[in-house]
Amino acid sequence: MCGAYPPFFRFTDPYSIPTLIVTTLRQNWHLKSVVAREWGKGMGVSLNAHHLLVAGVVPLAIVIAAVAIVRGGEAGSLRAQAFAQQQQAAIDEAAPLDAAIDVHFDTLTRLRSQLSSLAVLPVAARQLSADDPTVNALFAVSPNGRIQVHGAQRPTALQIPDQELMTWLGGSATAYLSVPVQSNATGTPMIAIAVPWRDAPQQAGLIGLQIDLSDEPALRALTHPATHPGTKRCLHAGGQVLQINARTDGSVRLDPVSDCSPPAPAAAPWLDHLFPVGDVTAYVPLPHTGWMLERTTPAREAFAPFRAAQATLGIVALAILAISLGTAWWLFRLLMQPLRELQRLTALTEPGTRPPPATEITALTDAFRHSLIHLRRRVRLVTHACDHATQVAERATLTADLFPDLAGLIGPDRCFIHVNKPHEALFGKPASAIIGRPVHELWGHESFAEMEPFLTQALQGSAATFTMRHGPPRTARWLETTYQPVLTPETGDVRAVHFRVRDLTTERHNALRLQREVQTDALTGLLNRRGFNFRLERALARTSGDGGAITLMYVDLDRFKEVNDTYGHAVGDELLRTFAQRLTHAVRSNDALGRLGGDEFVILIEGDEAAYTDRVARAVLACAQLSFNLREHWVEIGASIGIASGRGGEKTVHQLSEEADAALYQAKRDGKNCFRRFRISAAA
Ligand SMILES: Nc1nc2c(ncn2[C@@H]2O[C@H](COP(=O)(O)OP(=O)(O)OP(=O)(O)O)[C@@H](O)[C@H]2O)c(=O)[nH]1
Repeated sequence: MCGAYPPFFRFTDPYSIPTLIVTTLRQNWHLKSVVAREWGKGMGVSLNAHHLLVAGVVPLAIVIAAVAIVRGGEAGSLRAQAFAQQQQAAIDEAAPLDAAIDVHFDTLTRLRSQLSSLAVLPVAARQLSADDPTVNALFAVSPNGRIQVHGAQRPTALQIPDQELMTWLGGSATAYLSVPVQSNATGTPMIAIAVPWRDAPQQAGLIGLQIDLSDEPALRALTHPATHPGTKRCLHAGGQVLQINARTDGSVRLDPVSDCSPPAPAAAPWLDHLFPVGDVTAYVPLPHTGWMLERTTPAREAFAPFRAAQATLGIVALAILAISLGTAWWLFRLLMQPLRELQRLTALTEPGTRPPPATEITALTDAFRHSLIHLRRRVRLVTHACDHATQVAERATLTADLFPDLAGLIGPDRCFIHVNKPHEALFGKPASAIIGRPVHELWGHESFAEMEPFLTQALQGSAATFTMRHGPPRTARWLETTYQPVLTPETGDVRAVHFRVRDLTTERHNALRLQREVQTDALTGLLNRRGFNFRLERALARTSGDGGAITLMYVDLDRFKEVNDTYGHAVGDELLRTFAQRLTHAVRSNDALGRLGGDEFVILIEGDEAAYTDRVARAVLACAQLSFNLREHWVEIGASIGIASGRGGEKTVHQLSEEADAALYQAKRDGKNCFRRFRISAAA
């Protein structure tokens, strides 16, 4: 912690909050959004970067508006309005005085045209004084400088300096006006006005009026105003400055002053626009006299009419100040929110450690920065793991899809979790239509009943494999299904069952075909020795349980060698094939027929009905005795038959074969073309 200031205000600290915020906001707009969102979350509102922008712009706009109002107030400021008002008041005051002087000039001009000689001057003076009490005296100035003054009421000696007189005389002006002067005798303010006058071509002079300003109504109005008693008025005339003062007796006096000049213009204080304190001075020229009235009104009086406006401006200023302060406080709260959030997040990301208090901002930001680094590292690891898992999943899906067998996952609820492409192909449904559906819905109740025990076994944790036929008989398919439970490593519970279904139909058909080929005699299409023995073994095994009877019949053609020798092997083969065909018509469909080799045939009959076996033996003999038409040769042969019977479990294949062979031998010995049954005595 620093000594003088809290670290929050140390902008030079790269980890201080202002530096972090400013840097972050500058560098990345996205981060601004994140910051805004986090702030908003902390405050329970939805914020974005634009709100931040508004939060920054609104106070700025308020300040700009305030400045504009103040500057606008300056443009039409109270002072300007007060000055205009005072200026108008000064004009209203000065205009009557100027007009009165002008009227006197008119009077004098008229008198000049009527005045025939100076001799009538006293009469004219009395007349004028009677008509106008302000006319104190009528005077005439001769070219030689002699002044005649004829006053009516209070004649006052008019002192006109010689130099000034000579100036008057030498000039060519049409009218003359003195500065206001004060009578030495009465102390009253006076002025003299004069116009050139001639009573003869050689004689020229002036006639003028001495006007008592103390009786001038306009001047009285100036010095006894009804309003603004504190207002000072100065009359500037011919370079002199005279202050017009009203005396207690009602008379007017002109006093030379030294402080009645306009003050040097000074820069108005800033607050003067809202709360003006300076006096207001107006200057008004009098056009007929050339004088100028300076009118200074104290601020208190000048701005009295604008008090209401001042109050309004003050309220507006206070309101702006309050809004600005409120906005500043809100912004401050907004800026401090991340600190609280930092503290909370630090506590979350560093479990077990106590976060520094929010006041220790540098420590807090450091802790948060470290937390963020850890978090970022973890996020990277998790992201990497996610990517890896996604790749593995994609590879697994691809592998499963390329796998020729049906594969997938079934959940504990016996619904599909996943199926591969071959699965989709077999059922003609997309994975999306299969996943989530129960197994029995896809396989049908009949097949499901067959597979259900194995599925239950797998769901209980044991793998199971079984083969079943699926589909109608003509198009049935043989499917080998393996259920493999998928366990949860931590608990060992079965979370799913992986299934794999192999289509064994082709394989099975091939095996059957191979089996048929291996067990079939290529020449006749009957069973060969291997096939027949296999069939005989199965029959013996079958009857060993129930004690059923089996009859074995050996058939050997007579004189077959002669056929070979006479017509050749091909004809012999044809005879063998023809005889085999005839045999198939001589036995039942469930009796087995075979050729053991050469001209030896064999018949297996399940059961030992003598009548039936005799009938078969005779039918076989007939088949052999019937002439064979072989390649346009009629061939006659015969057959000898040996018969042996036994019950299941009594005899072996070998025993039965030997007995049948013995019986056959007996038939041969008895002259051929007959059949004999095996008898033990005979064998012995
Ligand atoms: N055409 C043909 N002849 C065969 C075949 N296998 C064996 N033979 C012949 O069949 C004959 C069988 O001989 P035997 O049974 O002793 O002769 P047989 O004339 O029938 O004698 P008996 O049985 O005493 O009447 C032999 O000449 C064999 O060469 C075969 O696949 N095709």
